[in-house]
Amino acid sequence: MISMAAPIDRSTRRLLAAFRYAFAGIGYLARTQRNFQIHLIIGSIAIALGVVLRITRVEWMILSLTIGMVLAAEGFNSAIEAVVDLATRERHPLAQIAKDVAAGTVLICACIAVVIGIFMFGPRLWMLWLILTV
Ligand SMILES: Nc1ncnc2c1ncn2[C@@H]1O[C@H](COP(=O)(O)OP(=O)(O)OP(=O)(O)O)[C@@H](O)[C@H]1O
Repeated sequence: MISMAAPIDRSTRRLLAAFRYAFAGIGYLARTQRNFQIHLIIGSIAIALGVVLRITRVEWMILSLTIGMVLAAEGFNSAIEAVVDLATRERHPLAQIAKDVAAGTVLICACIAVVIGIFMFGPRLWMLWLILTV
């Protein structure tokens, strides 16, 4: 039988392969990186809270950026850890700096995410608490 599907040109194949590699990277993070999994769960809880508490469109944009920022930082952290481990298994001050700085960057992003979460959900949760308990 003759296939009617249009042949995929080289640049499209390369683009599709790039997406495949990128999704493989996300899959690796989700399967193997415990901190990434924790951030995914927290992000999902924040999204569920956003739905339940009916946050505004601007707040959805801020929440998306916040979750994306933390997940991206965690991804870069894992990538840096892998490159450092590839470069050396010996203890080295520069390897330590690379890993500590990468981990510190994730911590900064996570702290900012907590502050944003408190400002976004805190007043609503407090109101809800008052309504349910008073
Ligand atoms: N090659 C090394 N040389 C010097 N210090 C290192 C080296 N590898 C790791 N360390 C130190 O140990 C810490 C933990 O490193 P490790 O590779 O175990 O990452 P981790 O933060 O535990 O991440 P994960 O749990 O995802 O593996 C680093 O932050 C760094 O201070």
